[in-house]
Amino acid sequence: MALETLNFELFTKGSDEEQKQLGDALTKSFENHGFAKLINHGIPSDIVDELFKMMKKFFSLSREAKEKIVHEPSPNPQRGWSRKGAETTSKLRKDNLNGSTGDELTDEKEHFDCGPHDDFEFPNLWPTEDMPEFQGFMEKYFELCQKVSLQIMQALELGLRLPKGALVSRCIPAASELRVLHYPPVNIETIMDGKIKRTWPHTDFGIITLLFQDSVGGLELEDRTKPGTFAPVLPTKKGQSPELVINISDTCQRLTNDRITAGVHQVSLPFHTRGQTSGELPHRYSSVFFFKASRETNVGPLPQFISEKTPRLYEDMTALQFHKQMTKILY
Ligand SMILES: O=C(O)CCC(=O)C(=O)O
Ligand SMILES: [Fe+2]
Repeated sequence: MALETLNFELFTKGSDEEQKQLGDALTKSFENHGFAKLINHGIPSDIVDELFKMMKKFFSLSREAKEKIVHEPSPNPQRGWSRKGAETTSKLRKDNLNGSTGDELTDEKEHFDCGPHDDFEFPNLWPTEDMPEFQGFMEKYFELCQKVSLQIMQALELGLRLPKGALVSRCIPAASELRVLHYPPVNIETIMDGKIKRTWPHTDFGIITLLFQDSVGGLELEDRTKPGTFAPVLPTKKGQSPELVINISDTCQRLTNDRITAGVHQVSLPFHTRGQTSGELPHRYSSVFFFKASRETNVGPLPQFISEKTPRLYEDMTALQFHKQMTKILY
């Protein structure tokens, strides 16, 4: 299964015809794989470099410094730092569990989450004393991801032949979340034992997720031609501008009544270590932007996707209700 890399400039700078071409290609990639990859996506390479520098510095702060902004597990949107083991993605899919509750099937990762800067309902937590520059950078980067995500929604509206604004209008005001992740070094044997993974197979909750990974590798998506097997999403080749990986998430699946289904993904052993039975995986860093519908928006199927042949598969509910229902499973 080949995931083609698409040139997003065809949409942002192209003619009407080119925009339609890109909209169609993007929609096809999402329909076939639940994933797409973009170059010329509008997030400059120097910003991505700085993002990785920032997250490395943040995660290397002392435990004490990070604990000042620890996220208290709750069904509410996540804010601040989550220690290793706080979240168990294994619980999101029955296939992972094999009869276990999932409590011991842990994720070997720590992460930091923030929401929109003007979110007074679920305010952000920043390491103001210990790393004052983090907040300003992350807030700017958040805005950039939100802008690119809205452009991707416009392209998807074209590809799905939806009226203009059908998706975009559901995402303003923003309720997205930005997460940076650190996977500490781990032995290959530990992963092969089967109780611990960097991230267990899961789908994300929002509409789409924008992802950048470092050069270590390990991200994999489910190969829909062979369900239950995974194919690597390789890191960008050295010297090339970072590719943006996009996955379709649960809310998009609900809105389109399964016309486009969410991409199952995991973080496993990097492709080049396959066949190795011992050794240590190095630190891995990644950044994910969970692009979400605004909280009061109905995330039931859009009328365009309900017909006699394709009856409604999901109940109406608000994006926030759906979010809380999903985060409850994680803790
Ligand atoms: O680190 C990655 O590449 C993926 C992380 C992920 O899937 C998530 O946090 O939802
Ligand atoms: Fe994910």
